[in-house]
Amino acid sequence: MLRYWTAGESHGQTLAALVDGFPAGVELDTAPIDEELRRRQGGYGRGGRQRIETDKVLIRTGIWRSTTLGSPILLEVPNRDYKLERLDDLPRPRPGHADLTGSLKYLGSIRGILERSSARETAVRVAAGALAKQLLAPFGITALGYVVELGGERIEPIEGDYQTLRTARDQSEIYSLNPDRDADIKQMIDQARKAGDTLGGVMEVRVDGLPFGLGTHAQWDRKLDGRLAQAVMAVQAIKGVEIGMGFEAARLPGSQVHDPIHYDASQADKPHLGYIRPSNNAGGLEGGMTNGMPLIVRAAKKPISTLAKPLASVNLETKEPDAASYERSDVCAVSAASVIVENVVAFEIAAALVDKFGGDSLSEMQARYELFQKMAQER
Ligand SMILES: Cc1cc2nc3c(=O)[nH]c(=O)nc-3n(C[C@H](O)[C@H](O)[C@H](O)COP(=O)(O)O)c2cc1C
Ligand SMILES: C=C(O[C@@H]1CC(C(=O)O)=C[C@@H](OP(=O)(O)O)[C@H]1O)C(=O)O
Repeated sequence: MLRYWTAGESHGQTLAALVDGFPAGVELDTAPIDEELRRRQGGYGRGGRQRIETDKVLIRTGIWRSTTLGSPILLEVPNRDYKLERLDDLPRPRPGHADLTGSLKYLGSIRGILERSSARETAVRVAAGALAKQLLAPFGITALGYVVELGGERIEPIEGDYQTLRTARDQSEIYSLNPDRDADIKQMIDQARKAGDTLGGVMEVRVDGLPFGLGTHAQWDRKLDGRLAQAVMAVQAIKGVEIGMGFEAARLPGSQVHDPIHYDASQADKPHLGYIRPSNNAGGLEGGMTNGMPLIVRAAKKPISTLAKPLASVNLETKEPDAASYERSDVCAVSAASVIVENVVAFEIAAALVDKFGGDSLSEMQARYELFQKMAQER
């Protein structure tokens, strides 16, 4: 079983992810992990903190000569803005944050809550996902996250193969598939900043190269759609998750929703074994299992909670009304969230791959993958 936990406070010494169950024999490269960390720090609309941090991963355990051993891997991303011991408490809880409920639930400070609930923690979730991508690569599986809506404005994705889409995404400062829309979206973010307000949006992740049968129909907690929904929903500020057509499927008749099945023998050697769908409204999942089509997951992110023009709150000492506390904040982090969602999805796919093909070593997984493709072709 491939899984991970994280530790660390936003302004503490370090962030860490402990990845357990990662197969042996994967040659690791830290450069692509650092590249994901760099992307997560970027996107238009982020605040002052990102000018302080330059996130780099340290792989502390679980490797020998850059190759994984099958033992637990500890990933670390140290905080440059380490100042936790010097920081004071916040007097007034910020609406939209864990501040009020957390300080009541744990009978303690707001500081003690916000330090852990902060999205700073996603740096190591991204590191774990980027590590998982190095397990997906030998199987030809790629994950691409991009922004499809920001501040209520739809950004129509272009069509194309993985490389075309990735090039477009990497050219966009918004991380959308349509760099031509950057200018007007950036203007919206500037306006929100000027007004002391914040913006949210929608991102989509597409996973290509998936074989049949990751996940299972057989037990609720191993259904891949459920696992993906949990991983994505657990990202700070994500308030909705859709697979494929998502909520729209509820509004249409079945004839316009379900993807017909065709067979093309000349493509039987592909991961989809020649079973072609003219549409992909299911988003690559049926019955909690991958069905050979690209996986499509969408996530909705609410606007940043901390407003430069603060909302009404209460002083927890006096119980008197007062504006919510404000230190500094992002105005829009939808682009960054697209990187996070891409990487948490990649991790869940890698976990499902390990479940299906065994998690001891990469070479055994590859042999079992080939065997399964052959057996399923002959089914
Ligand atoms: C990449 C990213 C950056 C964020 N930056 C901020 C920020 O600068 N200020 C803020 O108030 N909230 C920020 N958030 C959102 C809060 O962390 C989040 O809304 C809060 O912890 C409450 O959790 P919930 O929205 O999941 O309920 C960010 C979220 C993400 C994903
Ligand atoms: C540090 C990151 O995001 C932070 C997420 C965050 C929050 O409340 O979630 C609040 C801000 O932190 P600070 O209060 O230090 O400015 C963001 O910068 C990061 O993504 O690396």
